[in-house]
Amino acid sequence: MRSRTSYITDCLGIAPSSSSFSIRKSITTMSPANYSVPLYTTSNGCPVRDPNAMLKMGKFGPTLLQDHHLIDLIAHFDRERIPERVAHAKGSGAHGYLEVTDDVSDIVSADFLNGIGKKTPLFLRFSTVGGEKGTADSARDPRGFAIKFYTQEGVIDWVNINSPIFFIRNGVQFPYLVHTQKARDPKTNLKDPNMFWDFLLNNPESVHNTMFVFSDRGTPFSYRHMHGYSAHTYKWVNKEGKFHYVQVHLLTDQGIKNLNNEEAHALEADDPDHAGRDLYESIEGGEYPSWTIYIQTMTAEQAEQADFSVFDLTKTWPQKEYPLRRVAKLVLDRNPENYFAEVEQSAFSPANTVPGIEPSADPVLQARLFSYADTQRYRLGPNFNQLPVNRPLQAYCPFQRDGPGRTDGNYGAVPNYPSSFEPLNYRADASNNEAHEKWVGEATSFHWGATEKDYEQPRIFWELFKNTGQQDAFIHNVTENVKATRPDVQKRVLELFSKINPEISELMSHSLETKAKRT
Ligand code: HEM
Repeated sequence: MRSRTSYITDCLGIAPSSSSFSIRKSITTMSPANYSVPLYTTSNGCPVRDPNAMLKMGKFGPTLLQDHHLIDLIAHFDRERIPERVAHAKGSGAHGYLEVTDDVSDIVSADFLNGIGKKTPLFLRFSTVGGEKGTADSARDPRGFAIKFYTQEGVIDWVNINSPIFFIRNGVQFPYLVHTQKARDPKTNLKDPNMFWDFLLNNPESVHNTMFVFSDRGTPFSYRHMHGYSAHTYKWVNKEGKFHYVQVHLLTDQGIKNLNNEEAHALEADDPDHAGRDLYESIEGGEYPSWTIYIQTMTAEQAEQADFSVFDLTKTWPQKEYPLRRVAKLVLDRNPENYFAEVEQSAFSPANTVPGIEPSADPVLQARLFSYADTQRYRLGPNFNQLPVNRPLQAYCPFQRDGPGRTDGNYGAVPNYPSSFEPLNYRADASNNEAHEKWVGEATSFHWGATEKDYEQPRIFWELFKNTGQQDAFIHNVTENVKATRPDVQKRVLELFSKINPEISELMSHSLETKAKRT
């Protein structure tokens, strides 16, 4: 049997005769107290004498290939980076819980939302959308608000955003949106305000969300001081199998607080990680941020009567007609121990759901159902659901086997197909809900283009800006951005806003002229 000393020598690739004395000495001189400190090893567990040493031919000669510590260390370092998220690359996260405050059993059967006082652990990741992983938290941009609930019935993710609406209502357009709003010009690799506005102008239904992003709500002071919204319509089904269309609102208990355009720009330079720092420090200091969760609901009959489509992501549901109903409280009370393991490896998907909560036919949501796990198989590998942050409290899917990065027992000897041999290896949930799942139609290529109707809610939004004194900030924020575009793009921006209200384009035109004179 090898002695401990010779094993170490083997690992270091050092001939026993040359160095056994000093190795033996370093082991024998370790005081008992030192043994409580972890012994540094290679990744296969072999003790390493000096993490700063390299194995050489003489002190200043070439390095030997048998220096396993060096190769083990550098080869792993070479693979430290994983692809950043294709959108929402910059983010911060925290753990917490959801506590049910109100009875909504008439709307939803999902176990985690039933029973006043019931608590469910969760992980939440906030993000900006357009920036790369190292960009500033205070950019004018939507904010992601993704929540993973670890329920008794599996993991459900609410992959929300800080606006009740979104830019597009045709799922196919998401790559175009991201290419123009986030990505860079294919030749210059520079951000291009012309393509940014060109996309929005070609798809005028985006103007409602554009107005949101160019209000001061487009630059929240911190992640703690903003609301979250499902934006999409979901279907919530109760125990009787009856469903309601539902929109979720998470209203901040800290109050809304925004940055103005100039404050946001200053923070981009002075403290690009401002929102992540604010979240981390408030939780570390025992100041736990919370949100109150509400829903808006609609029956199928009400949806048929509504003068907008519930599947149109560019529209809000008027709260006068569809009032908010309180459901639960969400609290963040624990920072991650390790950013990469918990935040970077977290993988949210609107397709992750539990019985009682279903997607609607919203075409953007339908495209999202495919996209998230698809990108995560690429970003994290096919076994990403076994990573601790993504792992459900319990799951049993022995027909998914093997694959790179398998970290569990791979279901041992359990059959890898639905076997009929005793003992049976699975039982299936027999419940079935066909409510509103019967569709009759013809396969149709359909572009849900903009009409006059798409300017109605933006018109109401403008009146709200005026009534709350936000119109100057809005005009300033838009023209600060638009002034960098080509004259023909500026003209098209003014034409678009004049369709909402001529007063907007007059104010913008004046603001652009004033800014041009100053430069
Ligand atoms: C067809 C439309 C959309 C597609 C194809 C899409 C696709 C994606 C993809 C591929 C990611 C990166 C996921 C990852 O790497 O783990 C992502 C992130 C995200 N998306 Fe979407 N998205 C769409 C629309 C939306 C909408 C409408 C919302 C909000 C209502 C939204 C909210 C988010 C959030 C919050 C994240 C960040 C998740 C995290 O923190 O890891 N997305 N999206």
